[in-house]
Amino acid sequence: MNDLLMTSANNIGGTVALISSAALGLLAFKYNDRAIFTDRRDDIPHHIPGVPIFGALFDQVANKDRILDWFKENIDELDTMTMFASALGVPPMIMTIDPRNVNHVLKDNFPNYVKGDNLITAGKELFGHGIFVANGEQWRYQRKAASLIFNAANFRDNFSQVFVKEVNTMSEHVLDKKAASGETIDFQDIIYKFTLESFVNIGFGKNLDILTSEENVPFAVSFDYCQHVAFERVINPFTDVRDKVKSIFRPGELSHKDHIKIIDDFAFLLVKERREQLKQGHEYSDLLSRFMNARNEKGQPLNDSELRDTVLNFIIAGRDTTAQTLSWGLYYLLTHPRVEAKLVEEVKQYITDEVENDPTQFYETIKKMVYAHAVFYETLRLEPVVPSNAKMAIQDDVLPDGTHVRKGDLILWHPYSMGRAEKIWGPDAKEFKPERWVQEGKLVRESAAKWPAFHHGPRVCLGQNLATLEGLMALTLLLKRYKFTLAPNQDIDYTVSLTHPMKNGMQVYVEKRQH
Ligand code: HEM
Repeated sequence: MNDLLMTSANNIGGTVALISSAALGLLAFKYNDRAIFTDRRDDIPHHIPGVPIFGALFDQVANKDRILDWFKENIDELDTMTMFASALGVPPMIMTIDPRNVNHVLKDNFPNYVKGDNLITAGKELFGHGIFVANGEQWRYQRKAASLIFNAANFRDNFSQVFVKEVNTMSEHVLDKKAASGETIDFQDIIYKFTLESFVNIGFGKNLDILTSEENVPFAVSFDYCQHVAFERVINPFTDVRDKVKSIFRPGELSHKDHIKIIDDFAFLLVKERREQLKQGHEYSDLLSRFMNARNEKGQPLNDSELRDTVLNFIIAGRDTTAQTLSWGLYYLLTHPRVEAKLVEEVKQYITDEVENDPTQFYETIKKMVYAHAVFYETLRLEPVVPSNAKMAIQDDVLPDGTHVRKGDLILWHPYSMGRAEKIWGPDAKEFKPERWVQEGKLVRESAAKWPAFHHGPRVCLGQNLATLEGLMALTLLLKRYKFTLAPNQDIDYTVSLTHPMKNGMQVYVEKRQH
């Protein structure tokens, strides 16, 4: 009897296996070069080597640490400006570097393209419902509340003072000491501390006092980690499984959950302290207070969790982007002595001791520094600190280059590849040449469709003037005071994240500049 049962069970098992293999075979035959249940898109150039059922997933995961160059190589090999790719676990992707398409998606047909579920899910613990992942009314109230702090008086009388004060702290407590000892310093690390300290001060009215020490800031370590994970989840659906397995084998290491807790504690503490200060009768008009006075999309005051999301979204905006632009900018200056010398000349001409000691005058002076702006923009052309970005189509559409978009497609545009594309910038596209931003002595800013470093259209970066002021105040003051030199034998490269950090930082020697 038992034998009979075993035999029939074996038969059933065998039949199921046979049917499953046949079904899998049929699916593999049907989806022989693309992700399962994805339609063929023969109307769009399509190259990334796709395997049956998984599409480009394996190639994408294999290249995850160099994903920006991988994308550029695919575009170059096809000699196209728009291409299609499908990967299991990711919505169908139309990737484009065509400025006309960028203009259409970000501006002309803005209502049709939203932040997609894949981004919202990948960054859910980090971003919550903050401005970077919000759509519709949830986005609109945040944009309105934040925009209230970006007025001329604040720039002149508040932001400028904070930036000069924090550069002075960085000089006195860190850079002067390094200049005296002759040791190297990780420029990216110290400049991250500078932008974090400045932004937390401007946005949330708190002094962290992190510039006086070379210690790691636990919040910052966890924050970087979680951003890396959020980005990796977008391109690699196995990220969470891998991290769970890792935590079994390395029980002592902080898990993603631990890192999120560190970040949460930091943000909730800021909110709690502010509520207490308000009870004691203190008055504020900074970013946090604007959000505390705002109403969310349901017409209700923001709760602590929404305020936590605000704090974290704005720290990404205010800390990472500007610090990375300054790090890449200094790297290009140190590897292009001609440009550095020209900028130092401009600094000597404009940043007199009087200007340096008067933030309001400094603020007015920066506006006149054409070459410094050109260096800043050129850095963001080659190293855009949001190097790739995507939105999801909510209805079918046709892009200006004729590409057919279907509802649910991800449209991915790629400022990193755009900045390096000869089709956009001409044969010298890959050269660091700030002069391309200057005509007859005047600064000429390219259209945001061609250079979407600060995004474009209704969701253009709210902090672009703040970032430019902060970046140029810091850069010009540092160049006036110090001569930096790259320490030898370093691999200066990017690491993939939502933004564009250097993988191992950048060690530099610091000397006092002789006038
Ligand atoms: C060099 C520095 C910066 C660059 C290159 C930059 C670039 C960008 C980009 C590309 C976006 C669009 C991101 C997206 O897809 O949602 C963005 C959005 C934004 N940026 Fe910046 N950013 C910089 C600095 C700042 C600073 C200092 C702030 C300060 C508050 C800021 C505030 C914002 C905000 C609030 C948004 C969201 C806008 C919206 O969705 O309506 N950014 N930025």
